[in-house]
Amino acid sequence: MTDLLEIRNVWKRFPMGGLLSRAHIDAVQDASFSLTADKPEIFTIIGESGSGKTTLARMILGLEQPSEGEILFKGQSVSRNMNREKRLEFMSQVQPVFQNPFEAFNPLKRIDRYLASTARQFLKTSDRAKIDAAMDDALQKVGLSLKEIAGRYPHELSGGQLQRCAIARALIPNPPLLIADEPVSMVDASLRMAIVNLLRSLRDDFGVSVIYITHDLATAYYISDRLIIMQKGRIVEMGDARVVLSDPEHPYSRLLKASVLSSEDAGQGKLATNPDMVAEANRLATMPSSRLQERPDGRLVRTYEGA
Ligand SMILES: Nc1ncnc2c1ncn2[C@@H]1O[C@H](COP(=O)(O)OP(=O)(O)OP(=O)(O)O)[C@@H](O)[C@H]1O
Repeated sequence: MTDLLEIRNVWKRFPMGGLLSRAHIDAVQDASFSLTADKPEIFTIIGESGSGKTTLARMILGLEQPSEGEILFKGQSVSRNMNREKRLEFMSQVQPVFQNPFEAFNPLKRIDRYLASTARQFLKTSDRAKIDAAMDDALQKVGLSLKEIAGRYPHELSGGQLQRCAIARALIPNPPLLIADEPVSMVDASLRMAIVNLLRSLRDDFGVSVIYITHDLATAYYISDRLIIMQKGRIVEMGDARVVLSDPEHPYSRLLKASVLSSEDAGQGKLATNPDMVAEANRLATMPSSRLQERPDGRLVRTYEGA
C-alpha cells in the first residue's frame, strides 16, 4: 500500500516567555501515523483546546516546520521552505477548510469571483469556459451550482451555504486530501449535519480523504474511520473510531467521553465531570516516560512507566 501522508515522530516546540527565556512548550510530541493512498478515509483528530490539533494540522499543510521528525506527502517531504512552484503543486493536493467561513471570504468580493481566481491559479488558465466548468464541478460536489451562487456576496448566504462554498473552493484543484479544522463549529447547529454528511460524501463518492479536527465526539463517531485522541500534545489513543469511542481505554479518552455524556445529564443535576477522572488524566499528562502500546483489537494506547 502506498502512503498518501506519513507523519514520522513529529515534534513541535514553541519558545515561551521572550527571547532570553529557555522555557518552551511541546505543542506536539512524537506524533506518528499515516494515511494510505489506496483507501480514502476520514481520519479524525480529537482533543480539548490546546492539545495540539491545529499545530499538527499546520505542519501537515506546510505552514509550520516540525522541530523534529518528518512529514511526507506521497513520499515527498513537506516543508515550509518549498519554492513557489512546489508550494502551488503541493497546495493543489492538500487543501485546508477553516472553521469560520465568513473569514474565509472577502465580504466585498463576489463568491464566484473568488472561486474563479482559485481556479485560474490552480488550472493555470484564463479560459473562461474552463474556469466556469471547474467551479461548477466543485460546487456540484457540495450540492450547489455556479448558477445558484453567481453574482452573490458572502452575506447573502447562510453560514452552512458559505461553508459549502469554502469546501468547493478547496475542491477546485481536485485534491486527494482535505484538512478540515473544526469545519462545523461556527455553523448553525441545524445545518451542521449537512456539512458532516458532505465530508462523508466526498470520501465515498469522490475518493477524497479528510483529516477532520474537532472537539465533538458525536460527529467524530458518526463519520470517522479512524481517530487519534490528543492530550497536551501527545497522542494517547489511536484506532478504529467506533472501537475507541464506544469503549475508550486511556483515562483521558474516558474523561472526554464522560464529559460529553454528563453535559447531556447536566439538567438532571449530575456532575459535569468526575474530579477523580480529571486528576488521573492530569497526572498521566505529566509523566515523562510513556509509549504507545498495541492492543489485541489493533488500537494503540499510551502506557506509562511507573504509573
Ligand atoms: N505560535 C505559537 N507560539 C507559541 N505557542 C503556541 C503557538 N501555537 C500554538 N501554541 C501553543 O501550543 C499548544 C497547542 O495549540 P493548538 O492551537 O495546536 O491546540 P488546539 O488543540 O488546536 O486548540 P484549539 O482547539 O483551541 O484550537 C497551546 O498551548 C498553544 O498555546
